Amino acid sequence: MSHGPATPMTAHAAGPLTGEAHVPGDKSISHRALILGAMAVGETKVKGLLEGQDVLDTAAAMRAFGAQVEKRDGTWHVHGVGVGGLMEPEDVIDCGNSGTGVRLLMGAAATHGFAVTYTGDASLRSRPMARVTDPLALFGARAFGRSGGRLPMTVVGASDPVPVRYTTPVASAQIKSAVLLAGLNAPGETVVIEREATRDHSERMLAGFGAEIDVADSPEGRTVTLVGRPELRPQTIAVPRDPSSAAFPVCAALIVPGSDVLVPNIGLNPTRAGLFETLREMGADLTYESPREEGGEPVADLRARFSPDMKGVEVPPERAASMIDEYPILSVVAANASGTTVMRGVAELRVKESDRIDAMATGLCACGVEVRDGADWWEVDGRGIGGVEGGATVATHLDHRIAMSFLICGMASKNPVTVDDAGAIATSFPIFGELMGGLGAALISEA
Ligand SMILES: O=C(O)C1=C[C@@H](OP(=O)(O)O)[C@@H](O)[C@H](O)C1
Ligand SMILES: C=C(OP(=O)(O)O)C(=O)O
Repeated sequence: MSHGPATPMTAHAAGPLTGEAHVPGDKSISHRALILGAMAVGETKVKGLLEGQDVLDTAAAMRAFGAQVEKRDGTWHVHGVGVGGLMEPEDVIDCGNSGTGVRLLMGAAATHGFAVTYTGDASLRSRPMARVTDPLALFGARAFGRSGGRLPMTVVGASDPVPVRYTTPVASAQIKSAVLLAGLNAPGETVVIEREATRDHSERMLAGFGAEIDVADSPEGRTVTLVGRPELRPQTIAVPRDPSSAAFPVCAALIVPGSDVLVPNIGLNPTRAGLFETLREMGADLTYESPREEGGEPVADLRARFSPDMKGVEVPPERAASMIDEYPILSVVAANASGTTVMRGVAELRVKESDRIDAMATGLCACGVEVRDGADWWEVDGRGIGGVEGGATVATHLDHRIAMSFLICGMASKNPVTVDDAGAIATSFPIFGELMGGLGAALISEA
């Protein structure tokens, strides 16, 4: 993805937010549907795929690896090449802004006997890749990148891979998934152990595609065992809507006076639902309507109503993995609650698209909110509903979640909030502006 000129955007307070918010498909599931579809034998159909830039970059990558990927009549069709059948790309694989894209692709290709060079935008080139290339080395792959294990990086895949047993050093579904995808083309059992459970979409989808995969909880943690070299059967996948995107209209409704918003059909996989649990603990008027199961994932319709009496809470560190991408928007809700919200065990926030603790702390301080932080914790002093001053222009550092969080902040603050660049929002939530405008938000783009 090439990033054009910066497009500032400003959010002003307006009337209540009302109506239905149809957020796009889940980003994590969309990446996996394309990658596993490309490694199955035959045609996988995907409905509701997120057409955000991160996922479009993964679609282009799968074509470069030899799969056919195209959209026809509103459905994405992936004609796979089978496990072990990926082909050497003719050019560098550019994953744009996407950590998930590059790390999962590195895994999938690492047990094929050819070299692949990966790159990305300035944000992705600053993110650590050794967390993935270290376990891939155990399969026999070798990585050569910039200092600090950064992109651009070439990974020479193992031509005679061996299966691996690996305990992830940090809670990360990307590391776990990279190892499992590499394990697909290694003979025998690949085992990944995680001390804290992270999102389990790879495990669910691998089982759906017919792989032999077992998940067991033990005192060591969660142990995932995958039998290598399966024949993956093509699937028809309905991607649930993304809870991480739903978080934005939900949180906006909670803090904009008079709001009442329904966000239908949201994936509520427990490994993703930590934000909603936290909001309810804070006293949010947030209900799950018609809970049901779709395509192997639990879903419900979320209803969020203005909640003037929310209180700060201490978010337990063991909940971090289930809401890792939602801390930026939680901090905006915390600023509109009373009392202090404390978030611990969140060092991973410092290695996302930006250092999210630093980006939010700096922007919230500019909006008149007091924030304190350390290496793996931060706390936000609430100013109550309508108590945030705003009136600042904040830097988003190519980070979609920082941009969306500050725009929501501006919908509830005394003065407008401007983000220096809203461009990155298209990586995960391309219809964000349109959708929030449809609910009644006042967003002005300076593009
Ligand atoms: O596996 C995934 O789809 C993701 C895992 C998380 O990253 P980590 O694995 O680095 O925690 C999350 O932040 C990212 O948005 C999506
Ligand atoms: C961290 C995120 O994504 P990724 O790691 O795929 O760039 C995110 O979407 O918040």
